[in-house]
Amino acid sequence: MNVHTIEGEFNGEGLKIGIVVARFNDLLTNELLSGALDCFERHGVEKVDVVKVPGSFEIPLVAKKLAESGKYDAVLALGAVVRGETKHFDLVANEVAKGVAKVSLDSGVPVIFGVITVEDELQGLNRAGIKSNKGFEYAMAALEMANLMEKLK
Ligand SMILES: O=c1[nH]c(NC[C@H](O)[C@H](O)[C@H](O)CO)c([N+](=O)[O-])c(=O)[nH]1
Repeated sequence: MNVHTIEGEFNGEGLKIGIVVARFNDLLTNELLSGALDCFERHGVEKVDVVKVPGSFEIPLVAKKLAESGKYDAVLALGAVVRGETKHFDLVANEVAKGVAKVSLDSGVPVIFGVITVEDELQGLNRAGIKSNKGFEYAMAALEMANLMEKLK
């Protein structure tokens, strides 16, 4: 049986990436952004546009604008939703996830869901640099998906 596996590399050369990052919880989101930019730099990406929005709830609208512009090979959505005392934690988290997925499917451009949803700030810090930087990991997903979409054309 001949099995042909297709997967994306992590080559950033020639790619144009758009990042939408929420300012809410920017102690965490700035670290996610820094990890993502480090990843893109180390994989040869030359052009990254960063758009800042007030909070994660605003991410899908801007992700849609970037994806539909035709200027980007992938869009990375970065945010941090902290339950803490947030009554509408689930609302914000769910709407952002649904919105980002819809933008990706409607536009055909990979939109990576890089919004950490955590119980408290410490959990957030652990994912934004103390134990690992999820921003770097999400950026790797953006590279892989951009390369994969090129192969599937
Ligand atoms: O990105 C976040 N936005 C949050 N709220 C703001 C929201 O994203 C919108 O910016 C706001 O509702 C205005 O539309 C959060 N909390 O409410 O806790 C949160 O934890 N993270």
